[in-house]
Amino acid sequence: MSRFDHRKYQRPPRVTGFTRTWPEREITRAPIWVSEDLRDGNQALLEPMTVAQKQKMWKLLMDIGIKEVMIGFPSASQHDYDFVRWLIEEDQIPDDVTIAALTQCRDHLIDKTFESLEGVSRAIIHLYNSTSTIQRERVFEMDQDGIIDIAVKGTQRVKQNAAARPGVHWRLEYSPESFSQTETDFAVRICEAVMDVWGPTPDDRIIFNLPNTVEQVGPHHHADQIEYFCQHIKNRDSVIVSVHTHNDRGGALAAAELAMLAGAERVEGCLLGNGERTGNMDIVVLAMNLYGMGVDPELDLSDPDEIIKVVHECTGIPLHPRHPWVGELVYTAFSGSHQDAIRKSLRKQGEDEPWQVAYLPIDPRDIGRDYQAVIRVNSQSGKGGMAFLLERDYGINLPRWMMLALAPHVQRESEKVTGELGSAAIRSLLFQHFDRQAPISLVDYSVRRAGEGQKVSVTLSEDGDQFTLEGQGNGPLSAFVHAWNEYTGDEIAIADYAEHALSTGSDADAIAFVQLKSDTTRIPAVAEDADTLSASMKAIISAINLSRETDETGQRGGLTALAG
Ligand SMILES: CC(=O)SCCNC(=O)CCNC(=O)[C@H](O)C(C)(C)COP(=O)(O)OP(=O)(O)OC[C@H]1O[C@@H](n2cnc3c(N)ncnc32)[C@H](O)[C@@H]1OP(=O)(O)O
Ligand SMILES: CC(C)C(=O)C(=O)O
Repeated sequence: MSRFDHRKYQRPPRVTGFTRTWPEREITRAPIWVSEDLRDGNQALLEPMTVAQKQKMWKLLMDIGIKEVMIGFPSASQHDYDFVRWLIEEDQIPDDVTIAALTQCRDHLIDKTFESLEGVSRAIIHLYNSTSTIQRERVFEMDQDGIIDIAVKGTQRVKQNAAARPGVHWRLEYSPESFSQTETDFAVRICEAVMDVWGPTPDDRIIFNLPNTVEQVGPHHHADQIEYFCQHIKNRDSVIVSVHTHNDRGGALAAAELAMLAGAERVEGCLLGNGERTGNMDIVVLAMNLYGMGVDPELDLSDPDEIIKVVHECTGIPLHPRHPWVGELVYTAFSGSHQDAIRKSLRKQGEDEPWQVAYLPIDPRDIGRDYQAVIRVNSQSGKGGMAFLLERDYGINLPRWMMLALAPHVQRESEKVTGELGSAAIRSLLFQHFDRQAPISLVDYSVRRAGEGQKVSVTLSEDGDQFTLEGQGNGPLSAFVHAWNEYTGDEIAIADYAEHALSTGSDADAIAFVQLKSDTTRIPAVAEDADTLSASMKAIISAINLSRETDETGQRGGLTALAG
């Protein structure tokens, strides 16, 4: 075989002998969440957490509302042992929270696990042994009965230890480790053997945790395994089916979600997906997946930034900026069509109606993010993004023709700076290219009624000379344009026009946009001033000045110089 040869690997067989119902189901409620941060997450770290870090992680888990926490492997690690002692001796476990401790099926480890839990009022002993064919044949060198014997003896030892400590609510979790590489009927058989020893009841159920220890099958295949198990395990009402998915194929979340459809009631995972190799299933993402479908996740994820911070402090692992739901960039749209669609749908989104915003699966404000980060402008952006930023940061509503005129300047600038353009830079481009108060400038004007219309008297200055123009029209702007045409002999007209008051980010109180028409040329222009009429007069002057400039497209409007 060559070095990279797929024939080295085999497709695992599908599970048969059951009725597949999971594809027709929906998730309607949150699972029992189990944090593995202090165990599977911790065992995967280059530098396992110190007791202080574990305490910090514990506080976070309590704050977000996790009710079952795997606190570690106290028979294997002094840190874990000390941590569980701290939890118990310092009375840190709330009444509605249960801690769990992992142990192999070996007497001395089980005994030490119980010793570490002395004084607890309730706890889960999590017992595991490997059951897959590879583990049986190559690691343990045992047949199925030998593997069952390990589990049964381990359960007996747990039962003895529990019996010796009455007054504590001891629960058993058993994991046929490497379940997804185990023949499913054998997984059922070994769990039933454990069940026979432990004797669960519907009021005090045993937890069968079915780990996807190494994810080597697709999520649909895993869901079949879970549904087969749920349909075949005896005394199903005395069993809580739990899943523990890893992310080797990148499918830990999908596997956990489909497993819930297939009957799993309990889900183990880590915050932000830490854990062995590619990580455990990410509790934050699964909970947000439920939230985004309108299902109460029963966790408080309203402050993901705190989760990100604490997880980083405890694991040393930073978050990818595109991490689902909570990464720094996930509510940011760079590309133009996305920005345009977000802007339009946000405008139409009512406060009390279901969320319907294109490209934003949830309202970022729900998790303490805001629209600041939604839209950025770079060379991949279109007019929608820059218009959004001007509106959001300066209250400037660009008319569509001004968006079209400004967009190429923004595009060119963003290519020049090879990065992101902020709203301040976009605003400067708007005024740099479309506002000209020289060489002609407004000195003064007055407006008075004249019958149905208005008369204006406008004093302009050019190169130190002042000129007063008088004219009449339907309104002051058309009167100004008539005055100009009469004075200069030009034939300009206002093709389009918009003005509005400004509330933020500017010294001026009003902004006006004018699209002046001269022959076949249209000249877009802008100006600001203390009121909308002054801003509009100045916008016309901007257009006149701009018409006499040459840009890369040639002469703009070719209007007459006042003095000429
Ligand atoms: C998929 C998972 O994440 S499982 C959890 C894995 N996590 C950890 O292992 C972290 C903590 N573990 C440890 O520190 C150590 O493994 C200890 C302290 C628990 C045990 O250490 P050691 O006694 O040196 O044994 P080691 O872990 O190497 O296990 C190998 C032996 O245990 C046996 N064994 C392994 N797992 C189990 C099990 N679940 N139940 C019973 N026996 C087991 C093996 O057959 C082997 O036996 P052998 O020595 O007779 O061949
Ligand atoms: C101990 C078990 C649950 C485990 O960590 C795994 O199989 O991944």
